[in-house]
Amino acid sequence: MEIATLAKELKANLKQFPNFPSEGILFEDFLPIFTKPDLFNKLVKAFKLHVGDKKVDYVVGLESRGFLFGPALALALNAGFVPVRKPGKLPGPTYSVEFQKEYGSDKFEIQQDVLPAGSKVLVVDDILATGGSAFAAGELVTKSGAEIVEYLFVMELDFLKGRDKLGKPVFTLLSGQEEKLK
Ligand SMILES: O=P(O)(O)OC[C@H]1O[C@H](OP(=O)(O)OP(=O)(O)O)[C@H](O)[C@@H]1O
Ligand SMILES: Nc1ncnc2[nH]cnc12
Ligand SMILES: [Mg+2]
Repeated sequence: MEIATLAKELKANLKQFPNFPSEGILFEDFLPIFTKPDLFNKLVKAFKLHVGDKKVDYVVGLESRGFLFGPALALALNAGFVPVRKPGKLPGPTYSVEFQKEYGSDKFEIQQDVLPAGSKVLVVDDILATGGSAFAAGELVTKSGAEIVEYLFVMELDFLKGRDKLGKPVFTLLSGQEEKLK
């Protein structure tokens, strides 16, 4: 099956919630995908088709929603999985970075010495909104000495132009919001 066919079926299973978690935000809920193994399989398959034979050593997933499919994709690609976590969760020495996102500010951390220098990394998350989260995760990967091959997202909020921040190839599986909620 082609990526476009898989994407169409996945998109039909998303839910939208206006004004969540705050006024003016149209929240895209992708959790329904995980309630059906058939859809979950299609999600992983579509990303795997996109990655093709690019060399990937690690999938780096962003807490929390990047943890829902990052490890499954890593297994499918025969790559390792490395988490980027919210502050105070990872033991041992970490790199950390503060950032702004669509609805607030936050901090991310990665364990030092977990990504070998020069290793090839995919950064994955559910939504690319302002790009604040993904850019911060990318900084942590770069600080570790690893190399970002590409950023992968399930959906992108086009009107926020997050991809312009990232400076590396960006792939989003599903078309997203063209404009802000009115
Ligand atoms: O592009 P940005 O503006 O940075 O926004 C995108 C991020 O916001 C959401 O995570 P959030 O931190 O809200 O919560 P989560 O723990 O449910 O993933 C989403 O899962 C992305 O990680
Ligand atoms: N509109 C949105 N829907 C779901 N997750 C998000 N993360 C940031 N913006 C979001
Ligand atoms: Mg998130």
